[in-house]
Amino acid sequence: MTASSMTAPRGKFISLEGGEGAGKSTLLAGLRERFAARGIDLLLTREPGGTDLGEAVRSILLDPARRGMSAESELLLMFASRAQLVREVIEPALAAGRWVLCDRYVDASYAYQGGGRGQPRERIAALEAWACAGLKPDLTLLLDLPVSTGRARAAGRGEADRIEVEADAFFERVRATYRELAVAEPERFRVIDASLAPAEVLQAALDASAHVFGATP
Ligand SMILES: Nc1ncnc2c1ncn2[C@@H]1O[C@H](COP(=O)(O)OP(=O)(O)O)[C@@H](O)[C@H]1O
Ligand SMILES: Cc1cn([C@H]2C[C@H](O)[C@@H](COP(=O)(O)OP(=O)(O)O)O2)c(=O)[nH]c1=O
Repeated sequence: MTASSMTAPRGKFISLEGGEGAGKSTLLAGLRERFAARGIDLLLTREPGGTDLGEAVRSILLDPARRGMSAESELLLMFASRAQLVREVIEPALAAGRWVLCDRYVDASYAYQGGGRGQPRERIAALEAWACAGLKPDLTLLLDLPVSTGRARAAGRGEADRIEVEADAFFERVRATYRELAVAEPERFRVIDASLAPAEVLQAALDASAHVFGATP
């Protein structure tokens, strides 16, 4: 361990959540620029994915040809990717004092595999306790948007992946579950109206991080 890593204060962990086409990638790019301008050493990553193993798992999870994947297999694969990401990328970065901004994290499993697929919440909580080793985001930004608006925004992106082909009712359950999670943990979550213009969404995210971390990047 170097002298600087021994003395660096632990970094902050921010996750971005929301339905399809909510504007996570757009917000991520805006935050990256603003954090860099403030000299914050930020690591960007995503789920499923973010490691060699995780990206391989992601391609299996999103492959539209794998229509026969069971809800149980899907849940376990999401957590296989996450267990690797936490250990290989997120924890070491935070320990070295870097900030981590992750495009989705464990809340997505409660929303999609829990709300969307009907997997029991206790089962997901048990996997979280095991795979995430107690790692929770310091701040979770939830981009909330009506399902129809998100789908219209995402429509131009080419072939839908294995999850995007689900019916509107699936994404309504995902949205409702995200909102329940936010109500249950108001200290960690900030809900942002994702129907606002991109600049307003970015400002809301910056205000949220200032509120939580005590500084506006
Ligand atoms: N606040 C916004 N208002 C209108 N359109 C947006 C907004 N944010 C993103 N978009 C557009 O919607 C589409 C999906 O946005 P993207 O950031 O890729 O979403 P996600 O990563 O959540 O799927 C893109 O074409 C993007 O330009
Ligand atoms: C992390 C995670 C993602 N997902 C899903 C959500 C997305 O449909 C897909 C890939 O995430 P993402 O790349 O964020 O997709 P998009 O940009 O289309 O919103 O994986 C889950 O179902 N469970 C999870 O735990």
